[in-house]
Amino acid sequence: MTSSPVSVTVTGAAGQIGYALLFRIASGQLLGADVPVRLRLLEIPQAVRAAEGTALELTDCAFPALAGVDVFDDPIKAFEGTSVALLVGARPRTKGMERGDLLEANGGIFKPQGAAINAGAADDIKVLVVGNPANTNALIAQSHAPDVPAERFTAMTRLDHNRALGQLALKLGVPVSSLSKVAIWGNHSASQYPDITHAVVDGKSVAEAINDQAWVADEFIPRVAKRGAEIIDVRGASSAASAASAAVDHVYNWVNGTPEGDWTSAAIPSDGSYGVPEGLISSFPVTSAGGKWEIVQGLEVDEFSRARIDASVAELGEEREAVRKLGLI
Ligand SMILES: NC(=O)c1ccc[n+]([C@@H]2O[C@H](COP(=O)([O-])OP(=O)(O)OC[C@H]3O[C@@H](n4cnc5c(N)ncnc54)[C@H](O)[C@@H]3O)[C@@H](O)[C@H]2O)c1
Ligand SMILES: O=C(O)C[C@H](O)C(=O)O
Repeated sequence: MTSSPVSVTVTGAAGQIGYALLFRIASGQLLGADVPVRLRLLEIPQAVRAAEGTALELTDCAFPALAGVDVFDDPIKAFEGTSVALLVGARPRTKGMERGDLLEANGGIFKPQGAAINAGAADDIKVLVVGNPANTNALIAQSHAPDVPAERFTAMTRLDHNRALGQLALKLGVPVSSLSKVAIWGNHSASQYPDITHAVVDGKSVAEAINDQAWVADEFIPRVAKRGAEIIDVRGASSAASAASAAVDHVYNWVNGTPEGDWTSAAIPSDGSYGVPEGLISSFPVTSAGGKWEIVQGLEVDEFSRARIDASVAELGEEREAVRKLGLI
């Protein structure tokens, strides 16, 4: 081990993503095998005992990288001194709930968590919001953490990115490792735009290798964009291990950088690039170096892509308006 332990807070620790995520973190996959991690688990009071059970199991794994586990039901304590915050716990949509109800219920979670991050997190805090609606929950948390640089608040579209890679690998009969430069734009919702315009397979254009725009428009894009619903339908529960895996990928690349010659996708605060209104937490093709995400610049956006990016970004704008009206930002 090379350094003193890094504190990582995981909310919703007793949930199904939490159960898949915590063991990946504790085994050293989030930050690097030689970086010791101190886990801080946040749950609601009714689920604290279950989180404590998971903490017992984490101890039983004897992970060399795990420096300790603490369980909290108070966000102020859970985020104290933390350098990485994975905001997984959220209020799921239940029968009869409208989108506004969901946003309001999540405001009750992400407002105090943003404030707690502002109050006590470490100066190098990096936040990834997984809980849905992830982009707008990230916006709510960010707006209650005025002392934290805005770009430290991100939302997860890495699962969508990985889903796109998986589908392309199946279609082309190639390993995922031969693919690069896939992009997800917009919201982590069915309106997202999985974009293969610039994607490359073994040095050649993916679009040319597929040579079937109807498949791209009518099968690939909706399959990736609606994969969450497909998993719920087939598995009987929403994606968990794949979501945890994507969260690990997101933070690993944020901290350790993206590979030379490739990019990934993450929802980060827009600086106005590609016509996405400044401040919206929208997915872009991104690289990371020195612990900072950068939006990949200079990509040509054709008419097909423009319409899809605009539609998803418009949805993000509507969500921002809705939480503004609710007084959540
Ligand atoms: N961005 C993505 O790609 C992506 C992918 C999959 C799932 N999700 C979302 O992630 C979220 C979690 O999914 P899950 O399957 O683990 O759900 P889950 O219901 O199994 O677990 C959620 C946990 O969060 C806890 N929780 C609720 N409010 C909390 C609070 N205020 N503080 C701390 N913990 C709290 C609950 O007690 C529960 O244990 C959902 O919103 C889901 O839609 C996002
Ligand atoms: O789609 C969902 O509701 C769950 C999650 O966001 C997913 O993409 O799997």
